[in-house]
Amino acid sequence: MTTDGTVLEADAPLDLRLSEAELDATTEHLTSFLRDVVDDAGAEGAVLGLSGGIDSTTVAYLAVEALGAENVHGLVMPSVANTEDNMSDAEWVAQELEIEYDVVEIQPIAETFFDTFPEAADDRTAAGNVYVRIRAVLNYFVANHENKVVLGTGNRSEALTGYFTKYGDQAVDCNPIGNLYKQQVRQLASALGVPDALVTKTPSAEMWAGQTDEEEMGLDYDTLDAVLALHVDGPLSTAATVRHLDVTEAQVERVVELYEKSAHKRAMPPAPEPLHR
Ligand SMILES: Nc1ncnc2c1ncn2[C@@H]1O[C@H](COP(=O)(O)OP(=O)(O)OC[C@H]2O[C@@H]([n+]3cccc(C(=O)O)c3)[C@H](O)[C@@H]2O)[C@@H](O)[C@H]1O
Ligand SMILES: Nc1ncnc2c1ncn2[C@@H]1O[C@H](COP(=O)(O)OP(=O)(O)OP(=O)(O)O)[C@@H](O)[C@H]1O
Ligand SMILES: [Mg+2]
Repeated sequence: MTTDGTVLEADAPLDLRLSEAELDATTEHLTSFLRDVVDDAGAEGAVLGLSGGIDSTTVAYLAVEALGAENVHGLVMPSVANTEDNMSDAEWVAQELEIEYDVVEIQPIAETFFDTFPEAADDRTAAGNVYVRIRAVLNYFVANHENKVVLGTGNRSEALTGYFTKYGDQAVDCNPIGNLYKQQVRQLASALGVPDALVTKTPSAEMWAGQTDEEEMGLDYDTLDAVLALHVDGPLSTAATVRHLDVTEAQVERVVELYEKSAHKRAMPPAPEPLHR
């Protein structure tokens, strides 16, 4: 099956691209979703972290379309791992959309954590996750105070591979682009009018200097998305996926490994069955 439910012909090329009509329908669907989330929460708008990356930029554009600029609050939260270019792009997005935004330097906050466990501060993943979780705390600080919801920016490619920080960037109230593969987010961004320079930027969590998603995962997003769509979300076996796409068995196995190892991130924390009711 393909993402629209039709059966994939054995030799048909996989095309995750959305048509113009599908992009229009997607925008309508996601903005309506955002309005429902805010209304159902009895909230007065939404807050989100702005990184200058394509996921948060796309969600910011959608949120403004759905809720109005006056009801969206952006937080730009630099650490030493962020490039100036990304932080100035994040500010550009807020200014372009005419939303309220604050720049909150999180390095001093992170340093208090690092001082507590200096040995962990040298572990780049552990330390990087501290930045990510500090941003979650700040998002909720503002959301609580302003009666807003926190918007997630995770996409389907990240969700299925567990490429996010547990209770960090995943600690949100909703995920408007959570069912779009990364390449579809880029397409939607273009349709919403996001400048090409932001759409084509190399994706990075910026948990440490020089980090890139594709290098860390060991796969480029187009390959990852295709394997996810055909094999993890779709019906094709490993062998059929290898035949269908220009990928190796090892690449398919890598995607499956990321998916299986991250199952705990997509589930509620388990508790033992009750012994006595
Ligand atoms: N089987 C299991 N059952 C229950 N819990 C399990 C578990 N295995 C690990 N855990 C728990 O999960 C923790 C590890 O998960 P976590 O804390 O998330 O840490 P971890 O997955 O090691 O690191 C986060 C990953 O997401 C990437 N990331 C993060 C943030 C943003 C972005 C981005 O694209 O912008 C990417 C980051 O580059 C890194 O690769 C363990 O310390 C343990 O507490
Ligand atoms: N320095 C930052 N300031 C504010 N929010 C941030 C910052 N870094 C990350 N975030 C938040 O964490 C989210 C997850 O980061 P992620 O890198 O996956 O998305 P992105 O930067 O929007 O897009 P890309 O994956 O293409 O880099 C961001 O979308 C944003 O909401
Ligand atoms: Mg990023």
